Amino acid sequence: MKKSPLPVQNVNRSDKNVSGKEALVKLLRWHFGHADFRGKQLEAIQAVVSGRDCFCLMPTGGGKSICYQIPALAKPGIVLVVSPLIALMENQVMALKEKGIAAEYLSSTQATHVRNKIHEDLDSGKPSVRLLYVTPELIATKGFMLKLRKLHDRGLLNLIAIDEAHCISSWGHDFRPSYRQLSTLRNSLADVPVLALTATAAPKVQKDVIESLSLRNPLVLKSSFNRPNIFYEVRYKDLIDNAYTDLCNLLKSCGNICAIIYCLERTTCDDLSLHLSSTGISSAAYHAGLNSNLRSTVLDDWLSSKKQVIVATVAFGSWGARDKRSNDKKDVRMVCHFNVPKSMESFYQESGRAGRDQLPSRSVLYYGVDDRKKMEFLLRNSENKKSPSSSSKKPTSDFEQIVRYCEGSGCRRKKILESFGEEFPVQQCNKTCDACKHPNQVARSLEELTTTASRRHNSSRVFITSSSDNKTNEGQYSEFWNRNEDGSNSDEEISDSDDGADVVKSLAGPKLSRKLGVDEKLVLLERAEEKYNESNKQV
Ligand SMILES: Nc1ncnc2c1ncn2[C@@H]1O[C@H](COP(=O)(O)OP(=O)(O)OP(=O)(O)O)[C@@H](O)[C@H]1O
Repeated sequence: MKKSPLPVQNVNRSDKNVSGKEALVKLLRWHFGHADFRGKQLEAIQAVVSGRDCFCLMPTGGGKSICYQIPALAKPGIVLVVSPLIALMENQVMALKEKGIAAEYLSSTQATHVRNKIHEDLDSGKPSVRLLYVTPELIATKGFMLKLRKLHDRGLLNLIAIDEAHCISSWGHDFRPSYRQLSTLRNSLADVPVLALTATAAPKVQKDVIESLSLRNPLVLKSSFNRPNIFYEVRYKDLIDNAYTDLCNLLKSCGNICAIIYCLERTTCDDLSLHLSSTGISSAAYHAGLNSNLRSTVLDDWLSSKKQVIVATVAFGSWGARDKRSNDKKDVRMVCHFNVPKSMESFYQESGRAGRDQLPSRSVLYYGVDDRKKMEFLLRNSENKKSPSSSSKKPTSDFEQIVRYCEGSGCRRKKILESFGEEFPVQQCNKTCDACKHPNQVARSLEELTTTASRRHNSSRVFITSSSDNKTNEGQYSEFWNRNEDGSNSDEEISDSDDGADVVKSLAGPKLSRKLGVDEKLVLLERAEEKYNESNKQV
């Protein structure tokens, strides 16, 4: 049901009062139905409403959008939101309009009359739009910058929010130079506060973003990435007689729980799912090799708890984008990685699907020598595919972090958080990982692993990194390479220009008509980067 935009008028408009907690909470409750602000939301909102720049680091799903959506409702005028993908803009605008909030996005994918209508509104004496979403490429055009300056001169530009601000660092150097030109916003619109938001925690990204945007004495807010309700654990395949049986027993010991098992290969999904079913655990495989009807049924059965366990490839992350429904299942009690994931970031996102209801949950990673070698082979190939000029981080160095997570003896939680640049006093783990709960046992396993590995591979290291003799067939991992290979072939632009002079990249991706889930956003961003790497290789 649509709501009237009433509280904007109801809130006292003097700057002093609009940044008061009470008024802001009132807006939050009325428009979004949330009882109170979460984490650092209120601090970020109060900073920007009072005119201060802010850099806001929050984990995925932490509620970053509220940090610029509430300021748009707290004061008359417009909040400009810079977003990297049209699908993301469309999605947010749709969700806001459903709530009765006047939001629009500008893109060359829109019909001319739609764009004209938005421009007319912006030019009018009292624009109705409160949130305007645009790409960095549009900002880089003279015409649009002129429009922004006019809005600013009329006192109508309240805030500039740069969503997914890490793109400045990861994409701005070569792929989308317009990202780096966002600094012109500060030069041209000096007194408009800028809010940069990201879920990427690398300290160099923070520095790069703050410098590129010329943020002035920004309030730097960092939310913790800790997920205290998840117990982290690693099991060593090389020390287990049969990993299938081990997993079966583990699932059975937990009762009738809802679980996700991630595998690298489709055949493993099929095979493992069959095995689980044969022992009485209701499970189903989910991967891009299934036809969309079957995938849809599997998903339905799992969402409605008819099936207990879903055994999936990483294609699962983008499921909702294709199956056109909401996907945030909150009661996942266990996420198991049956093969080692490609990076700590992937591991964090995927294991983070456990316990979204905040109840005790479990992350179990099965780690093995052969899996590691396979993944190293895939990642090295991926590196070779990138252009030499590409400035993005090497996938193999990301992988080393997850290897250290598995091979190291210290607190797992500490390793996760440190990989995001967060300090974590180990005593705070409170025995919520295997290494802290059973340190002797984990130490013994690692010792045994070293012995086993050196026996098997004639190496003094735990694992061998050479894969020159690796017979891995890349085709098996098509989901790893390209998550969009399951028949979805509609086009989606990621960048935009109002004079047609800038690069407009066409990307495969879904046209969406519903709110994107947290994981789907990530997948869209990742897909864009993959496409970039591919196109770079062809040049
Ligand atoms: N104060 C709050 N109380 C309860 N729920 C909230 C609050 N703020 C945001 N949420 C909910 O949290 C979820 C994630 O919010 P949002 O999409 O803004 O996260 P995000 O940090 O922008 O994620 P991403 O990194 O994917 O962009 C949404 O379902 C949103 O409604």
